[in-house]
Amino acid sequence: MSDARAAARAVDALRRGWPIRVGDGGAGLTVLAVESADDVRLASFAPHSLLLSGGRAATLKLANQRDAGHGDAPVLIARAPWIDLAGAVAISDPTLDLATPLKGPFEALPLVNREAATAALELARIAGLLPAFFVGEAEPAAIVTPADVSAHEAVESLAIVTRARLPVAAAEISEIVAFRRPHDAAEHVALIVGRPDGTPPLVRLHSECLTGDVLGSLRCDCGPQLSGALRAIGGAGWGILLYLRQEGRGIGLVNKLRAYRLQDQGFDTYDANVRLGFAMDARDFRVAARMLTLLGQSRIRLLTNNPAKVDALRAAGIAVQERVPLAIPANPHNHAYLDAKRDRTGHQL
Ligand SMILES: Nc1nc2c(ncn2[C@@H]2O[C@H](COP(=O)(O)OP(=O)(O)OP(=O)(O)O)[C@@H](O)[C@H]2O)c(=O)[nH]1
Ligand SMILES: [Zn+2]
Repeated sequence: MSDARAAARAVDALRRGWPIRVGDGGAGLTVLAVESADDVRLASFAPHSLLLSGGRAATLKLANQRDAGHGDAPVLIARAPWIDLAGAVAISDPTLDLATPLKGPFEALPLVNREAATAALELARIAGLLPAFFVGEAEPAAIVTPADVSAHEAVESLAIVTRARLPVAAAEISEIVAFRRPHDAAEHVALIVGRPDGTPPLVRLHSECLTGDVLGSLRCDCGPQLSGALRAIGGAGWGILLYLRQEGRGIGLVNKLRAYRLQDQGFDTYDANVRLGFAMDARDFRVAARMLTLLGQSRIRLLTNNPAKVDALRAAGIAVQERVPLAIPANPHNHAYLDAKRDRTGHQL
């Protein structure tokens, strides 16, 4: 039986710098996140190897040491004597590459427990940590299976918790609805604007962006997209804005800021994600589909330029009857970001 709470406990343990065991018996790995380790914990953990993401391994030129045919699979390397905590951090964090350009030599080891390794990297993403681990033998603070990690990400347990009237600047007649999963700290919300009139609602999926939504960052288009979407939905008479707690396209605030540092070194927004060891877009739009279903809306018009959002909602059973573009004028700070969205992931206007 899979247990989402076991995965939640593992996420907490990783954030607190405690070792966890991922997987059963011989197919398991005991890991300590490099980012939350310190010298004392490391000394008692006595790791024999390091687990890295495929994206990071590619940057470290470990590709030639890996099994052929496993493109972005995780990579295990031996812990050579030079790999102390600072050495491991330098191996794990691509934003430090300019400061410590020369690292190695590395020795890639066979990775027999790929499923456990992949689940560990997914837990790091959920925890908002760099996807890099010491691997060793120690009493784990949490034990988790890959199935538990999948259960943590499943959307069936997402439920409406409460709702309230919420007049907003863009629409005085609005209601906010809050959603939770029992095991998950993330609280997603929907703003229902206007009153249902029998037509499919105009819907916007907005992924959290602290820098853009709150601070007015000019690096992205999130702030103007949020206000533009609310205006458009208000103007349409009725619709729904889903505010999804998927900061940084699902990699978390801190990792997004790391991606910004990499973009300042010349990598585009997608390559930055991959170099950190994540997917180009790590969001899960099944959450949005579940929210719409709970709100009784299975037919919608979707405000987006991103064809992947349309595909993901359709795959999750939502009938997207129309894609409505949401164009925001570029500024000198975000034009390269907007170009990357168009050229690399087919964003359309
Ligand atoms: N990892 C990462 N996330 C970013 C970056 N810039 C913005 N984001 C995040 O991207 C998300 C915003 O994406 P959306 O506004 O949904 O945009 P989109 O997927 O491009 O699609 P549409 O706006 O619907 O066309 C937010 O979670 C931001 O925090 C970046 O450079 N790196
Ligand atoms: Zn943003």
